[in-house]
Amino acid sequence: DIPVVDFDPFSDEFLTDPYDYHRRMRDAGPVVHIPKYGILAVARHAEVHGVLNDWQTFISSAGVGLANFRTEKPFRPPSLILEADPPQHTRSRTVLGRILSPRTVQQIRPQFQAVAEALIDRLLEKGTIDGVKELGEAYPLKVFPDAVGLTEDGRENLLAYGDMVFNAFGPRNQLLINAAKRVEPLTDWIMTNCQRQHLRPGGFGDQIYQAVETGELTETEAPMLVRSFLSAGVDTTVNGIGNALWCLANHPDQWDKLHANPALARQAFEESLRFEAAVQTFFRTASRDCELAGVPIRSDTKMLTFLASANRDPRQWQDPDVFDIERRATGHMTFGSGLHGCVGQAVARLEGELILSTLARRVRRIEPLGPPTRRLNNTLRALASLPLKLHAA
Ligand code: HEM
Ligand SMILES: O=C(O)c1ccc(C2CC2)cc1
Repeated sequence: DIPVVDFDPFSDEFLTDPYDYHRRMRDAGPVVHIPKYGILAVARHAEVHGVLNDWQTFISSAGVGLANFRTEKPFRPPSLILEADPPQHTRSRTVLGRILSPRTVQQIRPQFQAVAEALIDRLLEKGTIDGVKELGEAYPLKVFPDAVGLTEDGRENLLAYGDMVFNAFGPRNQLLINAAKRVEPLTDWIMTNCQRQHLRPGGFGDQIYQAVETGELTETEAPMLVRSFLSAGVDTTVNGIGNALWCLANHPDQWDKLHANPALARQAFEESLRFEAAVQTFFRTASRDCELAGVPIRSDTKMLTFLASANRDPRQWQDPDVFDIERRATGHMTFGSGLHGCVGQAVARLEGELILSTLARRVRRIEPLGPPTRRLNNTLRALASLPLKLHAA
């Protein structure tokens, strides 16, 4: 029967350093049982890809966290895109996909570039910085809410809100309890800022309301989809950029390659997404009795997909534990895959590319100034601080 790997994938110990546990699961079999939560898990690239691409068998509408929406009250009203299946998902995805299109990305590139250059020039003056607070957080908190059309004041609330959203995909452990307490006073601020009158005309948020005028969305669906942008669009890129800085500071030979050829920035960001995935896991729920890799699965079983483990599966990658910015890293699972694959990935890649290419041109060396501190989260791989010294080129 199904191999058992008995550990807690939401413990501080696992979240601090998951990689040996990933290896244990991959070696145990294509599908493993984690008794602590009564769930099944997939940690190899083939099965993670397989589960995420079979959206009829492994559905999202019962929740993409541990909680099964069929048997317990969701933490907040379910997302109309992430926690939805077709046909509801299709309408939401069509609208958000059009707003976050490659054409939109070309339009926002000059503004995102200008902010990256101004920010990095300021940080170079300082020399010694916290790569998380002053770069990883500061940049997405400026460019993305601007693009959505949010007012300036209160934006830091998006960090605490995202931290709660990603903790809520896990069990009600201490991480989630603390995050929920911190976010309580902010929930009104979030929902208020999803209303059309608080969104700049023409911004991403307002464009969602324009879809109400065309009849693609209802009045009540629009603020919920703005909430999706605010939930997914900041904490993810904050840690995508933070983890990329950490990878490059820890691999000076890779930094030297990037500094010598800033055009490698896009590839370097992609490799850091693979190597140190900002989003580590997601759940699905079996919609019927089925089978995966010859393993029988009962309907209503929660399936945990270890995206970060698939990214380091030697069955898929050559030297997976080597950070190599010249590798073709596409095919990683950090943006998910299939029907729910990240609808914001073009914006995420733009932010990562612009930060890394601007740094590559202006900075000769990124010197780690002491150990980073980690911010544990049930789903995100995140640093709380990253002391760095930027040496000007
Ligand atoms: C490095 C940055 C990012 C990472 C690692 C990331 C990761 C992911 C992943 C893994 C999924 C799939 C979830 C699932 O399969 O259940 C996803 C979906 C999604 N992402 Fe991203 N994301 C990032 C940035 C963004 C940005 C900037 C936005 C902008 C709004 C965004 C919006 C969304 C939305 C709305 C979904 C749901 C799509 C659907 O269910 O069809 N993400 N993202
Ligand atoms: O629709 C949402 O609220 C939503 C929340 C979190 C995400 C994660 C995967 C990036 C995506 C969507």
